[in-house]
Amino acid sequence: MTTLTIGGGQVLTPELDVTTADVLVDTDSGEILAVEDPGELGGDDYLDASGGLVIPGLVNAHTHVAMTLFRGHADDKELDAWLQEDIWPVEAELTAEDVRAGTRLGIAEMIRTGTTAFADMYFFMEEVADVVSETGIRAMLGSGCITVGKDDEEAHEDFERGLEFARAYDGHSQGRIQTMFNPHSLTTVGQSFYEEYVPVAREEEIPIHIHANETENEVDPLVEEHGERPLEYAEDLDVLGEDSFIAHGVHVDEHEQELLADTGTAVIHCPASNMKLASGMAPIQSMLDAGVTVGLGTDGAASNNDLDMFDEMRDAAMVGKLATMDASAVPAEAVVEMATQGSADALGFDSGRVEAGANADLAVVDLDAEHLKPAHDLVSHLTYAVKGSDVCHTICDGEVLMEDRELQTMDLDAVKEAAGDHAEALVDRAAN
Ligand SMILES: CSC[C@H]1O[C@@H](n2cnc3c(O)ncnc32)[C@H](O)[C@@H]1O
Ligand SMILES: [Zn+2]
Repeated sequence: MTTLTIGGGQVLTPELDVTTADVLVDTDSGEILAVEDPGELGGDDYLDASGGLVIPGLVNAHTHVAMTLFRGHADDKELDAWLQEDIWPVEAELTAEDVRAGTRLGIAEMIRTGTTAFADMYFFMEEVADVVSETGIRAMLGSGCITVGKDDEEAHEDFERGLEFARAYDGHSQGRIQTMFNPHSLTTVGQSFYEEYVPVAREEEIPIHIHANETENEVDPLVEEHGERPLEYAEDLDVLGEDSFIAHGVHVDEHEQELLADTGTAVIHCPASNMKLASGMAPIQSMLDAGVTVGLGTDGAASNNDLDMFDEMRDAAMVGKLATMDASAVPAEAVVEMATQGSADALGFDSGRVEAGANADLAVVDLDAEHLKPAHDLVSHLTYAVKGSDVCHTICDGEVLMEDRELQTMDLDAVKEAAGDHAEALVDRAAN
């Protein structure tokens, strides 16, 4: 067994207390072995966390990571126009190499801002899995399935591809990759496809993740067509359950919130995307009160426009108050919980807490910057004041992925250059 001590710093406990302690990690199994008083732990290697706060690595529970290629390509439009006029036309030109380049860029950004795990729904997922494998991050991956605009044969191929990917890659990269089944949404996938494929996913115990209740434009026609609320329809299709999580959940009524809580379905809150696309303000405090598991996600970089979970945490707290006109709603503690344990629970990862037995997925926040002084309350700082650039070390599965702000598994300059080249060529192809 090889061990690493992350020492000399303060540690955020699962109860959200801050204590002075060292963290011992088994770099072979990727587990946290102990959290003890300073100087008590041995360890083959040492990572200096002095002046820093060791926190659970953040879990970005909903994104489309290769959409970094479209950052700034299409802004200031609502969801339907944005997807149909700008995003889907360029996505139609995507190649496997584009997705590889965009994924590398997104993962570099995530590691540099303290994210150690993410859930990704996209195209060319074998490429995404390869990049996850080479960079050392943890991920829940699924190949997105859409039927709208496709003939029956193409739509079936999409679903078969989605299930094949989930079967082939689950447990890949020493267990860092887990897989899911990703019908895109309740309106972009026909009912017969849910009826045909959800039982297969359930039978094979493949988790289900979809976009749901994101905009009124999506909810209203669905209610008209099916005579019930979207999540009632989802419940009829067996889409809800312990092994399911939905992205957005902006327009959910009281009964739908009860359904989420009763079925154990998690919601992934994406506040920046919801604000930018003017989708609405999710009733997060109400869902927390109802007992719903809530995680946090950035959505893709084209609707955000970054993958920095600290930014997302601040947005979650701010919009939570605005939505309720109650400054005590969605407090700092709830937000830290959302970005760590909440997201990890939604994805089924044993991460999100600095505790013996959990995955050694950690980030160290350097507390030296002027915007972090004074330090009355570090949980408040994590939500309201820390920036992604304050992260100095990132560790996933016991492996140091960033040390002293230097990526250890990626050549950042090469990644940025390749992504720029791919993005430019892709947008040109789509325009011609
Ligand atoms: C089938 S792969 C995923 C698909 O989802 C698109 N997408 C990106 N952001 C959103 C969003 O906020 N709501 C719905 N769909 C979104 C992405 O561009 C891919 O086409
Ligand atoms: Zn999304």
